[in-house]
Amino acid sequence: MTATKETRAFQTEVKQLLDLMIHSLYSNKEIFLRELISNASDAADKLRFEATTDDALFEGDSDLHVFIAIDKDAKTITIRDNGIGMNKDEVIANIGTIARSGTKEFFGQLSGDQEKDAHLIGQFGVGFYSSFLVADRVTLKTRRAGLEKEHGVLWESKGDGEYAIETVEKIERGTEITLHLRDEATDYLDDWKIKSIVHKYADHIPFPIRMMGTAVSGDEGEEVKPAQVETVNQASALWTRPKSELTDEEYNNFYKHVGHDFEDPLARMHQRLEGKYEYTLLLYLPKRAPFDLWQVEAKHGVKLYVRRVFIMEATEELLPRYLRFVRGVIDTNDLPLNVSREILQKSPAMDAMKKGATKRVLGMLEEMANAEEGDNYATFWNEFGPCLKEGVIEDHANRDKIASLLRFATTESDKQSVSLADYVGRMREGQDTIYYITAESLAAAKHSPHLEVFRKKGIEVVLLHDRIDEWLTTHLTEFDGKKLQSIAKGELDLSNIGENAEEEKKEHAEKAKAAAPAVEKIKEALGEKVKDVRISDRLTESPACLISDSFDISNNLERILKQAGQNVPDVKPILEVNPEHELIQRLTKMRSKEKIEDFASILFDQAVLAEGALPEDPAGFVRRINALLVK
Ligand SMILES: Nc1ncnc2c1ncn2[C@@H]1O[C@H](COP(=O)(O)OP(=O)(O)OP(=O)(O)O)[C@@H](O)[C@H]1O
Repeated sequence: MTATKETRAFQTEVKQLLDLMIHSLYSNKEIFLRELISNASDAADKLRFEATTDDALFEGDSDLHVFIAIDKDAKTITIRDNGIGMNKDEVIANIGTIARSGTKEFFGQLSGDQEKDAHLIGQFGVGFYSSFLVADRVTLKTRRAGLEKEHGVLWESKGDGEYAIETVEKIERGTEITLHLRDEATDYLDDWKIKSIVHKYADHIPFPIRMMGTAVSGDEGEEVKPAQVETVNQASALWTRPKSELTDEEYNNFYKHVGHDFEDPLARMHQRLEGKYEYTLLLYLPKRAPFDLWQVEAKHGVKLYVRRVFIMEATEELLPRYLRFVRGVIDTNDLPLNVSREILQKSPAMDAMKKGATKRVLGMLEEMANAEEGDNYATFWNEFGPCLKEGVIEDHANRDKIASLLRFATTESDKQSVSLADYVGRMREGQDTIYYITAESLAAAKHSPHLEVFRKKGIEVVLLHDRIDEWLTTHLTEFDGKKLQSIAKGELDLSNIGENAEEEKKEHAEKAKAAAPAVEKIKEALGEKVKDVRISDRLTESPACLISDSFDISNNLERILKQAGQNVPDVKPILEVNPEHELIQRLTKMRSKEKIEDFASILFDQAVLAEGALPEDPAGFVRRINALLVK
C-alpha cells in the first residue's frame, strides 16, 4: 500500500463558517465537547443499527463507548469512539464540505450583527468544526467498521482553509479526534473541568463516556491505588427514565443533542403509551424555525428507536409532513430491530404510532394555545404557523382540531392572534358567515376597498396574506358550522346584518338605478377585459373594485400561479362600481367616447392597484392620469 498524503482546500463555505464561528461563538467555547460527543454517540448508534443485520461489524467488541483522554504535556484532548467510523470518501464528504440543501441561503441570511449571526450559526449547526474554537490544529483518525486495518484515514487541519488527508493503518475501528489546544484554551486540560462539561451536556447520552480517574496517593506520596477508568455520565437513554427524576436542564440538554439546536426548546412532551402498541414519545418544539424548514429535504426530524437502538431519522413515517418542525425520539418495542424503510411504510405499528404522536403534538399545541399565561403559542405561531396551515390541507382527520389552532390578523388586529373561535364569538347579530380577504400583503389586505362596507357595518374580516392561504381557504370552507366566504368573490348579501338594513337596501337600489347608464358605458369601454361590470354593495369610499366570480379562482391566486410560472387560463374579473361615488355619477352624464374610455380604463387600473398588483400597461395608466390632472 502506498501512503499518499494529499492537501486539499476546504469548500469555500466551510472556511466562511469557520471564520464566522470562531468570531461569534468564542464566549461559548465549551460546546466543542458537546458537539464531538454528540457525533460520537450518533456514530455508535449507526454502528449498533448496522450490526443488527451484520454482527461482524462489531469486530468482537460490542462495548460501545466514548473515551476522553487528556495529555497535559502535549496540550491535547482526544475524543475516541468505537462507533461506525468513516472511509476516505466519507471523510472528504463529511469533514471539509457542507453538503446540505439551503447552505447558500443560510450564508445569504448572515447580517454581520454578531449576536444574530451567532444564533443563525447555532441553528445551522457547527458540529465538528467547533473543534477549532479551542484548537489550532485538529487531527482525526478513523476507520470504518468492517474495513481492513489498512483502510484507516488520517485527516489534519489548522482550520486555515486547507486539510491534509492520507491513508494510514488503524487497528481499532471508529474515530479518534485530537485537539491541539490553543494557548488561551489550555484550561480545558483540567480533568474536573472536562468532567463537569460532560455532566452538563452529555449525561443523557446513552453510551458511557469514560475518562481516566486519578490515582490515590499515600501519606508518603506513594501510589496506593492506581488511576482507573471511570464512567463520567449517567449513560442511560433519557427517555426511558421516569419524568420525576429528570430536570429541565437534562431535558433541554438532550433536546440540543437530538434537535441539533443551540437554544432551549419552546415546549416538550414526554409520555409512555401502552395500548395495542407500546411506545415512548419524547418530543420537543423548537423556539425558532430551522433554516431549512422550507427545503424539500430538511435534515433533522424525529428519531425512531426500537428497544433503545437507534433505527433512523424517520420524520415522515412518524409524523405528517406539516409537523416537520418537531424534534425528539419515539422508541417502541413493537418493531423488529432490522426494520427497513419499506417495512416501516407498511407497518400497522408505525401507522398507529404516527396517529398517536400526531394527536399528542396537536394536544400539546392546544394546551399552549389555551394557556392563560405566557406567549409561547404566539412564538410558536410566528415560527411555524404556515406549516400548520398545510395541516388543514393534508390532514383531513384532524382538520377541525388544526383549524382551531390557526391564528389570523383581522380588521380588529394586525397581529396574527385571532382564532376562528374568537372571530365567531364576536360575530354581529344576524351574521352567519366568516368573512375573509386574501391579498399579496397585510397592507394590501388591510387597505382593500372590498372592506369598506364591512368597516361601515362593524363586521370583522380575516386578513389573509400568506401564499398558502389561497389553498387553505379552498380546503377550509367551514368552521363551527359557519361558512367561510371571500369578500372579493361572488355576490355579497349583508342585508341581514346591522340596524337600518332595510332602509339602506332601498336607498342603495335607487342609487343603483340612477347609475345604470354609467355601468353600461364602462362595460362597453372595457369590452373583453372584464367578465361583467356591476353595481357594488361593498364600496362606500372607493369608486371601484375587482371581484372574482364565485367559482373562478381569485385574482390573487391567479397572480401567485402566474408568478410561479404556471400556465393559468385567463380568468376575467368582474368590475364592481360604487354608484354613490362622484366619478361614477360624472360618468353617467359623460358623452365623449374617448373620455369615457379613459375614465373606465383608469377605474379598472386603480382597482388592480388597490389589490397590490400592477396594471397591464402602467405607462398608459400614468399617461391617462396626467392628462386628467392637467385639465
Ligand atoms: N465521530 C464520528 N464518527 C463517524 N462519523 C462522524 C463522526 N463525527 C462526524 N462524523 C460524520 O461527519 C458528519 C458531519 O459532522 P458534523 O458534526 O459537522 O455535522 P452533523 O453532526 O452532521 O450535524 P450538526 O452540524 O447539526 O451537528 C456527520 O454527519 C457524520 O457523518
